[in-house]
Amino acid sequence: MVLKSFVEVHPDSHFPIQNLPYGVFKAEPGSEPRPGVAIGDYVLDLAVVASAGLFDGPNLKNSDCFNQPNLNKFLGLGRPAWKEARSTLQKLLSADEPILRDNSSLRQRALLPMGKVQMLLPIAIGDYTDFFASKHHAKNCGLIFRGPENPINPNWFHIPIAYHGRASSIVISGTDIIRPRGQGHPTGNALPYFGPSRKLDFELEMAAVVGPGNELGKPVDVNEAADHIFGLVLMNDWSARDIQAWEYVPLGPFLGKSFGTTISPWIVTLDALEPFASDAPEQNPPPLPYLAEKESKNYDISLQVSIVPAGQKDACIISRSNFTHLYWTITQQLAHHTINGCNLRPGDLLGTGTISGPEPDSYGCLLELTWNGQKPLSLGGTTRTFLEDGDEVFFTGCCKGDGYNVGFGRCSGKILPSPP
Ligand SMILES: O=C(O)/C=C/C(=O)CC(=O)CC(=O)O
Ligand SMILES: [Ca+2]
Ligand SMILES: [Mg+2]
Repeated sequence: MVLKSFVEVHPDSHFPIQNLPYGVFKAEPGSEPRPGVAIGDYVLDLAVVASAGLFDGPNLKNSDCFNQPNLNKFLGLGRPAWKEARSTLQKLLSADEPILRDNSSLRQRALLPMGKVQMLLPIAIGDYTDFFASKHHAKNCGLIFRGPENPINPNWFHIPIAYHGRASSIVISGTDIIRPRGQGHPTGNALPYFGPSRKLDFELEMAAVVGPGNELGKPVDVNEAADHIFGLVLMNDWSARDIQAWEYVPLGPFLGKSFGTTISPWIVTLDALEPFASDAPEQNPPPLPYLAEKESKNYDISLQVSIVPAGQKDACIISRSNFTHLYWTITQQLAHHTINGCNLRPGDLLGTGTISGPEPDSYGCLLELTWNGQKPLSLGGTTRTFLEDGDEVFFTGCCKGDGYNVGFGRCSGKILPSPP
């Protein structure tokens, strides 16, 4: 028997009772932001649930973690509190549980139509790191940026490569992205140009939201790393390829990626994703012992990228990929991040890196899909090499269960012109 809620949930919905992802919303423009959980087309207000005394387990009974403008405090409580919240909420929302179902005044206060609320960044993000964990993406970028000699640098097979990103410019889905200006890569002997980026791109990624984190100087064991990951969001690491190609030698991405990064509003927990876990790819050469996991997991999450070209109404799907294409797992990424003693804190964000698959229609960015602009894509009667002003890009992610989905909703952004 599939678990069912008394809240009506369409079979195609991303948010049945099996999911229960966490976000932060404002009920009205002037009201305080507060945490909620998605159920069908509704948001369950967790501050209302808490003040009704319905979180009655040992971890959450006297906690004010849901009377907060973000989820950081709840994330810091760790897996026992997360499990308790999930089982309390699954019971509260289930079809045969009368407490909320049969109390119309409480129901009206607690369940708000999703279409009427404004979603906000669910976490205060102190630090953001972006990994480079798809072998297909690493290879394609190597071929395009560095040539066929050694497309994947040998270190890539031994360490989860990453760069430190910029947390201040992470925005919630639906926020417009202003085309960055900067120095573009010169061709031949020319000088670099300055102006609006001519090679604006998206990157299809997901990101892990860090839970309790670790003390400075005390690394997290790879086999305990899952207890430090609350859940996943969709992420678009917008990238200006002309700025990036010129600036990245020798220190890596800087202004080519720090002008904006978009995340989806709902954090899907690892507990909700567990039924979709699959074995991660075999790693050859085997990783060093500190990265060797007893169990090495990915999740079967179908990912799609669509573009609504400027001035058009209809979306064109331009890529279909899957989270299972990651070579380095999110737990290896987290353990590696802390191995030198670096501390992670609740709400930190670890991007997976662009999730490209092996087939050209599963590549996760335009750099790969158009091979650095050499092969334009046709969409909706027009073509694209890189993004144009007015283009909207959106990602979706979804796991298909038996009679239900566990989905991420959308991660979208529209390109606005550079300032004059
Ligand atoms: O190979 C390079 O020089 C650069 C690669 C990227 O731009 C990708 C990056 O941000 C990491 C990732 O998304 O996988
Ligand atoms: Ca990236
Ligand atoms: Mg970025």
